[in-house]
Amino acid sequence: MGASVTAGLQMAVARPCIPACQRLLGSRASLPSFSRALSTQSGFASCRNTASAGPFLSLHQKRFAVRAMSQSSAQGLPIDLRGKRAFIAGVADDNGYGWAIAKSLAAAGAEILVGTWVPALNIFETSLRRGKFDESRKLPDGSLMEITKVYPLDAVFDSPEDVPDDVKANKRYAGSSNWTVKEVAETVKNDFGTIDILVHSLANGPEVKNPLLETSRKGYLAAVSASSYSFISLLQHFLPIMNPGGATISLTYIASERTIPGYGGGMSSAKAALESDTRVLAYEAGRKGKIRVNTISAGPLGSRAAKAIGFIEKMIEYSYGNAPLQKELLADEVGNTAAFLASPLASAITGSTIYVDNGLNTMGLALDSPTLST
Ligand SMILES: NC(=O)c1ccc[n+]([C@@H]2O[C@H](COP(=O)([O-])OP(=O)(O)OC[C@H]3O[C@@H](n4cnc5c(N)ncnc54)[C@H](O)[C@@H]3O)[C@@H](O)[C@H]2O)c1
Repeated sequence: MGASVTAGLQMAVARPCIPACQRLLGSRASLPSFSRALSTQSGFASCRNTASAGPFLSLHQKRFAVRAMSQSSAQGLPIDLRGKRAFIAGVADDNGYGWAIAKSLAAAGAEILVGTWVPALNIFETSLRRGKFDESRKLPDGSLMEITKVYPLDAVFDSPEDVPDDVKANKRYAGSSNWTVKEVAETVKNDFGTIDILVHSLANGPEVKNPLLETSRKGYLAAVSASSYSFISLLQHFLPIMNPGGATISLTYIASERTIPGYGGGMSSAKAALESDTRVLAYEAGRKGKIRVNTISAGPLGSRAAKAIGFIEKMIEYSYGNAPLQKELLADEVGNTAAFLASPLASAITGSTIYVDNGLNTMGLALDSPTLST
């Protein structure tokens, strides 16, 4: 683990000095040499200044050294994504899972690129520029998440030839260019060369409020196109620029395998396809590019997309009442799982559906059912 232990999701107050402390402690260094090591670390002025006074540690340095030692032993396994670059498709505000995943990946040291749905791009970029998200950009170490670049994206179109005239003429698309999946992958390649992490955090089902029995062919296919095929397309186009050892993560929902009345319009089918594709793509991308493919089955969150479905508050309440862990599900818990899955710590996990839902998926009985109280 060595010097890399300072990275990532761990909050290290004395971050710059810890690797040297560890090296020295590992080699049973003398206090004077320990003091010297503290003094030579850049970015920690008080180490430098006080160390020059002599071979003994000042009280401040002793305190600092003890803190560094206890932190290094308390840190355990780090999620270290320094030097990795992530592209997260499906971030248009600071409420959803995509944003939380971006934050966790950033906290672990990854560089963040996002793909934002074209009609939502303007308001997202304006809000970002005006500091509307500054509070929620805060990372555990107090710094703000940096988004290196925001790319316009519409994941239901693979290449410019697929875009119908009415979309081309739509004024919400007029100011943007190169937003089909193929073009976005090409632009990312031109800008940065490669990526290491690909996140798919998007879904859309125009008839989501319709029961499956009342869903049109068009609505069903639109749900699958936006919510499942979009992942295949993203992986297809990004795989050639993904570094071996990279990881992809998508977001799914339990409605794929259990009946959730109200999650209609083919969205349950789209999530079932996404989970099945996760297994097949794990095989194909694993063999072809040493890329891992996993999906997180997340519990209910009051995101913008979920609010559009109409009953998300009830689902959150239901989860609280019936899940094994009776607590609010935080978007950060999904974000942190994504950071783990993207990291080398998960190097043997691929093709999996990972539940991050306070355990709700395991229950076979609704504890708050009126039937049980009679
Ligand atoms: N919120 C929940 O309760 C919940 C539970 C389980 C899984 N999920 C999944 O999490 C993922 C993220 O959703 P969220 O709930 O965080 O909401 P969200 O609103 O933050 O994210 C959905 C994103 O999809 C984008 N999008 C829609 N159509 C697009 C397209 N054609 N091209 C590009 N982007 C497009 C939207 O602009 C939005 O940014 C989705 O896959 C969703 O199904 C959500």
